[in-house]
Amino acid sequence: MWRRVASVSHLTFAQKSIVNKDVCKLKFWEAFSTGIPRKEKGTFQRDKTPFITFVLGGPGSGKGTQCMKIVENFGFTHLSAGDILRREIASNSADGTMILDTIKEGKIVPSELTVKLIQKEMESSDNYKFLIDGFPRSEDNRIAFEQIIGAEPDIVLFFDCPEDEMMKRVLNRNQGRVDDNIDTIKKRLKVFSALNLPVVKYYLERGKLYKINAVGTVDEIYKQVYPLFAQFNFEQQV
Ligand SMILES: Nc1ncnc2c1ncn2[C@@H]1O[C@H](COP(=O)(O)OP(=O)(O)O)[C@@H](O)[C@H]1O
Ligand SMILES: O=c1ccn([C@@H]2O[C@H](COP(=O)(O)OP(=O)(O)O)[C@@H](O)[C@H]2O)c(=O)[nH]1
Ligand SMILES: [Mg+2]
Repeated sequence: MWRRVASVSHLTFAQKSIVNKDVCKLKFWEAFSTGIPRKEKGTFQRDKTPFITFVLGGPGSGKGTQCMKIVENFGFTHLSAGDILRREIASNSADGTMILDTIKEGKIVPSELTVKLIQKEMESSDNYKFLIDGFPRSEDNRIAFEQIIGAEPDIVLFFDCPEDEMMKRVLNRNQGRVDDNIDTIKKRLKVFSALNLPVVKYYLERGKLYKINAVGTVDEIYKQVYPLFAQFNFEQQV
């Protein structure tokens, strides 16, 4: 398994917060083997090392909306962990009822299950650029991803949004979701503070976190996001 280590970690958080094209001239394709043995299954045996972006933020902070724009401009494959879990419910799989109950309660689905579903999506994709949206939601999720996938994210986006704004957006989302109601959103916000913020802190301390002010119009927010990806000169960039 190839693990990317030539990450942005040599940049300070302040540099990353105001990143511009001159700041980062990264040799991003300098990856090397960590000595983790190649597995027959569950690894990426493609000629390109995967570029993994975790997209974090509370419920309604705009993760999915911004991911769609990143996909359009930079050719990423968007893997929304929530969408993957909802598809699992819809497929009537053995875990469907448990996942549905967990989502209704605003809790977090067992890590191994979520990671295996994400893994399946990554392995069936021909792309090497992944936006993993809404995951990891806890330290347990994060560790499970590292252990099962054997990789770490290259960068982590964090959409920082006040709770009242997130609540307003979720209650107006209108996608028929079982968890977009006042009771569940209150629980989700508590889970977010207790379990997801420690993950944000973890990546901040490792110099991988890009904090985005998630208040404003979609385009205003994307103006902060675009340069973070533009610096890497991806082939499909438009
Ligand atoms: N910047 C924004 N301002 C106002 N509403 C927004 C903004 N970004 C997204 N929305 C809306 O808020 C709701 C939640 O956005 P979404 O992208 O689904 O967030 P998340 O994936 O973080 O839960 C959606 O209805 C979306 O259209
Ligand atoms: O890795 C994940 C992602 C999502 N969820 C569950 O799915 C719900 C909806 O997640 P999604 O990312 O779709 O919500 P969003 O933040 O976009 O509103 C969460 O509240 C959790 O109950 C989970 O358990 N693990
Ligand atoms: Mg979402």
